[in-house]
Amino acid sequence: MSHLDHTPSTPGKFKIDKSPYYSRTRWHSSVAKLTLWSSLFVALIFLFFYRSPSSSSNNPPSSDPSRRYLASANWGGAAWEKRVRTSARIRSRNGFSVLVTGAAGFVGTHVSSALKRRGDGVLGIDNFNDYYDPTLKRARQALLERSGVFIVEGDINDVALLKKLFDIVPFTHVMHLAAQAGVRYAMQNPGSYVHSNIAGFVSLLEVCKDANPQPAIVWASSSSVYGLNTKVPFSEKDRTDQPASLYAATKKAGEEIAHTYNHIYGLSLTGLRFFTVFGPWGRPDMAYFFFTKDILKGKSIPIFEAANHGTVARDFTYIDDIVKGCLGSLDTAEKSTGSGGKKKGPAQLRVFNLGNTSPVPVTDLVSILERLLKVKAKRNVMKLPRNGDVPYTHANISYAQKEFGYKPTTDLQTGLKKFVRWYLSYYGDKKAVAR
Ligand SMILES: O=C(O)[C@H]1O[C@H](OP(=O)(O)OP(=O)(O)OC[C@H]2O[C@@H](n3ccc(=O)[nH]c3=O)[C@H](O)[C@@H]2O)[C@H](O)[C@@H](O)[C@@H]1O
Repeated sequence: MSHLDHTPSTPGKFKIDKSPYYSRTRWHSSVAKLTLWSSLFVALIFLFFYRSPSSSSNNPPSSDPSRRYLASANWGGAAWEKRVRTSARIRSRNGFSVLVTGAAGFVGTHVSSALKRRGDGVLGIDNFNDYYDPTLKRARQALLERSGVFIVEGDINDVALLKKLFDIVPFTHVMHLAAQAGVRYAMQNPGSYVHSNIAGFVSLLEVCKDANPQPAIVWASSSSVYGLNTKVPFSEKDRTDQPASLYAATKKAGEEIAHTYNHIYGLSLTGLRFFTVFGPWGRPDMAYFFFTKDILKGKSIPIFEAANHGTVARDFTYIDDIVKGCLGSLDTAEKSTGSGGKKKGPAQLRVFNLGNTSPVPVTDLVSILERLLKVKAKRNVMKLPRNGDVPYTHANISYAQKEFGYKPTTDLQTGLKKFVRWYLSYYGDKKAVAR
C-alpha cells in the first residue's frame, strides 16, 4: 500500500507526521498537486477554445458543431488558394477587391452579390455557426457561389487565416459584417457577443493594420447604440453612452475600438448604424420573420407594448436600401494612411445612420403581414420585457444623404411583400406552414 493511500480526501484536516517518509510524501503530493492543477489548466484552456462561441455572422448555442473547425481549420492548399484568388479578382476598371466578413449572413449575402454584380472582386468569410438555421446560410452560400463569390469557412478570430488571406490578396476594402446579432439573445449567451463583436473585431483590425497596403474598412454598428436616448430622430451626434443591452454595448465598444485603430494606425474606418434591416433571405431570429412563420402555423405571436400601453415602433429598413448605403460608404471611403503597422497621417473616421426615416408600430407590421399572408394573427400583446429592447427607433439620415446621396426608397409594406413572396417560395407554401 502506498503512503499516499493514507492521505484523507479532505484537505486541511490532515496533519502530516514528521516521519522519515515526510519529505518524500510532501514531494509526491506536490507532484500530484502540480499534475492535478496542470490538468485542470489544460482542461480549462480546452474548454475555452472548444466551447467559446465562434465569431462571424452570428454565434451559436454551446452545442454548435461548426465551432469544431476552431480546433481543426479546414483551409489551405493550392486549390483553395486558387479559389480565393479567383473570387477576389477585380473585373471592372477602378474596381475594388473586398473581403466581406459574415458573407453567408443576411446583409453579407446581399452586399457580396451587389459588389460582384458591378465587377468588384469579392471574397467572403463566414463560420456558418448555428445561432440560426445554418441551412439558410448554406443556401445563401450556394446563391453566391453561382455568381462567383467564394466563402472561406473560418472564424474572424483566426488571425492565421486572416493573415493568409491578406498574403494571397491585397484587399483594397474590408466590409465587416460578421457579428453576433440579436438584442435579446445577449441575455442567454453574453460571451458570444464579446467573442464576436469585440475580440473578433480586434483580431480583424490587428491583421488590417499590419497589411500592406492597409485596406479601408466599413463595418456594421447598430441603431441599438442609441439605447435609452429619447431625442428623436436619432442623429449621429446624439449621445450613445446608455446602451440598453449587452449587444448594444458591444457595438458601441466597436465604435470606440474603431477610433483607437484609426488614431494609432491610420486605418480608414466607417461604422454603419443599421436600423432593423428586413427583406428576402433575412434572419429567422427577427420579429418580421418569425411572426410570418408563426402566423402561418396559427401560433400566437408576442407583441410588445411600452409602458401605459405605449406604442413600440421601429424604423424598419429594407435590405436594398441598406446595400446602397454599404456601397456608398465603400465608394466614399478614403484610403488608410498607415503602412507596416505605422500611421503616416490622419485617416478617415466616420459613423453613419442607415435607416428609413419613418418608424412603424409593431402592431402595423403585424397587420401588413396578416393582409399579405391572408391569415389572421393570434396576437398576444404583452409588456415590453426587460431584455434589452428599446421602445422606439427613428433615424436621421442627413449625413449619409450628404456624403453619398443615401435615400431609402422602399417602405415597410412594399418590402414585406417582397419578403413574403421570397418566404413562400423558399420554404414552399406547405413547408412554410409546417416549420
Ligand atoms: O436596428 C438594429 O440595430 C437592430 O435591429 C434588430 O433589432 P430589433 O429592432 O429589436 O428587431 P426585432 O428583434 O426584429 O424586433 C422588431 C420589433 O418587434 C418587437 N418584438 C420583437 C420580438 C417579439 O417577440 N415581439 C415583439 O413585439 C421588438 O420590440 C421590436 O420593436 C436586429 O435584430 C439587431 O441585430 C439590430 O442590430
